Amino acid sequence: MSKIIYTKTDEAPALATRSFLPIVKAYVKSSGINIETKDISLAARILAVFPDFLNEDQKVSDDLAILGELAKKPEANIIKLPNISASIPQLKAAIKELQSQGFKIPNYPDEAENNTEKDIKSRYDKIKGSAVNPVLREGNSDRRAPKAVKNYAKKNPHSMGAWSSDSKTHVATMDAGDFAHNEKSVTIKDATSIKIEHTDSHGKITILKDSFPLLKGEIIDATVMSKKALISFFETQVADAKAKGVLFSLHMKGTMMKVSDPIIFGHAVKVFLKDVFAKYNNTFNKIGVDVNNGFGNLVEKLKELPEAEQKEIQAAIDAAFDKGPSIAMVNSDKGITNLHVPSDVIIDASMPAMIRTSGQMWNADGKLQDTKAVIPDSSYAGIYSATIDFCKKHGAFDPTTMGTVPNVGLMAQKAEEYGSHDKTFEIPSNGTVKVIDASGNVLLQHNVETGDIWRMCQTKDAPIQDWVKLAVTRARASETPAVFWLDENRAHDAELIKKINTYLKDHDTSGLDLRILSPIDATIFTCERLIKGEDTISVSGNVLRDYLTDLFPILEVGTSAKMLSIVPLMNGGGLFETGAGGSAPKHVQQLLEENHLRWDSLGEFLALAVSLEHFSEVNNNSKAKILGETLDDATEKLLENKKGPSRKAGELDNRGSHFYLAMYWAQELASQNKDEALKKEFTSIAKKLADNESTIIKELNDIQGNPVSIGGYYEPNEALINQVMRPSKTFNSILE
Ligand SMILES: NC(=O)C1=CN([C@@H]2O[C@H](COP(=O)(O)OP(=O)(O)OC[C@H]3O[C@@H](n4cnc5c(N)ncnc54)[C@H](OP(=O)(O)O)[C@@H]3O)[C@@H](O)[C@H]2O)C=CC1
Ligand SMILES: O=C(O)CCC(=O)C(=O)O
Ligand SMILES: [Mg+2]
Repeated sequence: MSKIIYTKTDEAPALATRSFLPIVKAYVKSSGINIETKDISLAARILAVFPDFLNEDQKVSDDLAILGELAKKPEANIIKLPNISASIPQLKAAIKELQSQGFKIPNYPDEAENNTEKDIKSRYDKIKGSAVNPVLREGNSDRRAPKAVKNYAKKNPHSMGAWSSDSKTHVATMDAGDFAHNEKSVTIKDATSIKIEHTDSHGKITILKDSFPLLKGEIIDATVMSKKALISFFETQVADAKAKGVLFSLHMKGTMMKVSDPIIFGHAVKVFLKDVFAKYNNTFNKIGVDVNNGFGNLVEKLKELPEAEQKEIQAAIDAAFDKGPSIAMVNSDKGITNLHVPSDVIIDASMPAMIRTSGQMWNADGKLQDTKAVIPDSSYAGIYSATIDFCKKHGAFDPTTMGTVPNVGLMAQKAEEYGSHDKTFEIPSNGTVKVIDASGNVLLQHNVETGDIWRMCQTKDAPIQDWVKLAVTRARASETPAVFWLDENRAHDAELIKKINTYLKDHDTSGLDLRILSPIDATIFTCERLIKGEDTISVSGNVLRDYLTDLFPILEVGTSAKMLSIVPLMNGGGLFETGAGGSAPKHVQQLLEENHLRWDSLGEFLALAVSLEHFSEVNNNSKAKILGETLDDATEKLLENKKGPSRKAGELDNRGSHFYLAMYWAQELASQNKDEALKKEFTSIAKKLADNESTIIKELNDIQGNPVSIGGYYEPNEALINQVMRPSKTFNSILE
C-alpha cells in the first residue's frame, strides 16, 4: 500500500510529534492512507551504525539510509521534521546518555590512534553535523509563507525592535584571503574523474581525496581560507569591538559546514583568549583541549587539572575576558557566551533574531547592546550588512505592511558549499593543492600555507536545470518578480550565470520579470520593494537558500516555523519539510522545567496538507485530497482564532493547539459535501470534540507549571514522553 513517511526526529519537534501524530493517524485511517514512521533522531542514527556493539534486542535499522534511497524513487512522500545537526558537544552528550541507558556504544575518539579508533571515529563523523538533510534533499527547495500566515501576521504583528540611525551594530567580514576572494571555478565539459592532491615545499605529494567521478556539465569550484589572514582579521575585530564599545559576536554555520566552520570557530576562541593560550598552550595540549568545539571544551577539560592549576588558569581566563571586548551571551544567567558551543549560535537563525531585536544581543548583565557581528568569510556576509544598513536608514520593517520574499533554492544532490565537507581539508604544510582530472590536467590550483582551510564544491547540472525550471514555474504561478542572487564577479556564480542564461531559453519567460543581481544589490532591491508592500522571489544557491528562508520569514511573520517548505524531488516524489527552522532546544528546556511546550507545529500542518494533496494525485485517492484541503482550512481557522501556542506556562501550548487543529479539521470534514463517508465519520467526532472542549483544555492546561521527566533528552522513554505529550484522557479516548 502507498504510504506517507513521517520522520521521528529530536528535541521540540519530536515532542510535538508524540502529540500530533496520533491525531493524524486517527484521521487518515479510514481513507486508505498508511502512515509509517522512520526514526532519524540523533540517537537512532548513532545506534544504527554500531550494531556490532549492541545486544540483539538493541539493534535498530538504518532508517536514514532507507529514506535516502526512497527519496530517489517516484513513490517517495516524506514529511521531514527538523532534526539535530550535532556539534561534537551534542554528539558526546548523546553518546553518554545512550551509554547510561545500557547501550554499549564506544566513546567518540578525539584523536584516533589505531585502526579500531579510526573506524569508530569515521562512523561518528558521518553522523556529525548536518547529516540528514543533504541525504534526503534529492530536489530543490520551494519555501514561502502561505497567504493565510502572511495575512495573520499583518493583522497580528509580532514584536519588532526599533532601529535607530545611530546604532553601532555592524557586520565585520574579511576583505582578502577568505573563501570569497580566493575562489576559482570551472564547468566540466565531459564526464571524468578527479583527485585532490597536496604537494609540499619538497615536492612530496599527498592524496587528499582519491579519484571520484564528475558528471558532464558539473560546475566545480575550489577556494582557500588563509589562516594568517583569518587570525589577523579576528585580532583586528576583537580590538575594534573593544574600541567601539560593542559586543563581539561570531556567527557561523558549524552544523552544515561541519569541517571548515569548527576550525574557524576555534581560531576565534584562541584569538579572543590569546594571552591564555600563549601561556598555557602546553598544558592545554596535554589535557587535549580542542576549542574547535568551543570555549566550553576548555572549561570542561580544565576540570581534569589539579585544583590549584585550575584556579590559576581560570584567573587568566577571567583577566582575558576583562581585558577584551564584552561578548554576546547565549545565556547570561548561566554565563554561556557566544563562543561556548558552536551549535548555540547558528547564523541563519542568529542574524535575523538580532536584526529583529534592533540589532542588539544580550550582554553579560542580561541587557541588550549593539553588536559587532563577525562573519569571517565575505561570500554572503554582505546580505546582512545591507539589511542592517537598510534598517538604520529606514527603521525596522513593519510586519503589518511589508511584502513577502519566497525562495527557490538550489540544493539538490548536495549542491555547492553544503556538500563540500568531504572535500574540505585543514592544510598540513606549505605547498599547493591541485584538482587533477583523469587525463592529468590540473583543473584548479591554489598555493596554500599550513593551517589554511582548502575546500572544493560540486554543483551538478541536472539540479541546476531543475532549479531554473522551478524558479520560472514559481514566478509564473505567483506572478511575482524573481531575482537570481548571484554575483557575476564571483568565479562560481559566473559559471552558474552562463547556465542560467542557457536554461532560461528552455522555458516560456514572456511577461516575467527575471533578473540577476549580486547578493548585496538583490538585498537592497528586495528590501526597497518589501517596505512598499511588494513581493519578490529570491532564487538562490544553497547557502543563501538557508539564510534567506530564516531572514525574511523571521522579519515578516516572526518565525520561519510557519513556512511552507516543499522539496519537489527530482525523480517525482515529494519531500515536505515542516517549516524552515530548527529543533528549538530552548523549548525542551521549558517543557522540562514547567511542562509547557511553546513549539508551534504550524509548519507541520502545512506540510501534511501538501503531502496529502501529493498522495491524492499519485494514488488517485480523492479522500486524501479532501483531507488535505480541509486541513488547510482548519489551519486557517486556527490562525484566525489565535489558537497557536503561547510562550507562558498555564496557557494554551503545543498540545492544546493540536486539540484545536483536530477540532477544526473534524468540523471542516463534517461540513464538506464531497465525500459522504468522511462527512458521517467526522460529524460525530467534531461533536464529541466540541462538547468536551472545556474539559480537554482544562486537562491540558492544569498539568502545566511543574517540572516533568521524559527519561532522556536524546533518547527519551517512550512511555514517559507519550504520557507527557498526551495528558488529556478525554481527548485520547475520543481519538481512540
Ligand atoms: N531542518 C532542519 O533539520 C534544521 C535543523 N536545525 C537544527 O536545529 C537546532 C537548533 O538550531 P537553531 O539555529 O537554534 O534554530 P531553531 O530554529 O531551532 O531555533 C531558533 C528559535 O526560533 C524559534 N522557533 C523555531 N522553531 C519554532 C517553532 N516551531 N515554534 C516556535 N518557535 C520556533 C524559537 O524562538 P524562541 O526560543 O524565542 O521561542 C527558537 O529558539 C540545531 O541542532 C540545528 O542543527 C536547524 C535548522 C534547520
Ligand atoms: O541541516 C541543517 O543542519 C540545517 C538546515 C537548515 O538550516 C535549512 O535547511 O534551513
Ligand atoms: Mg536554515
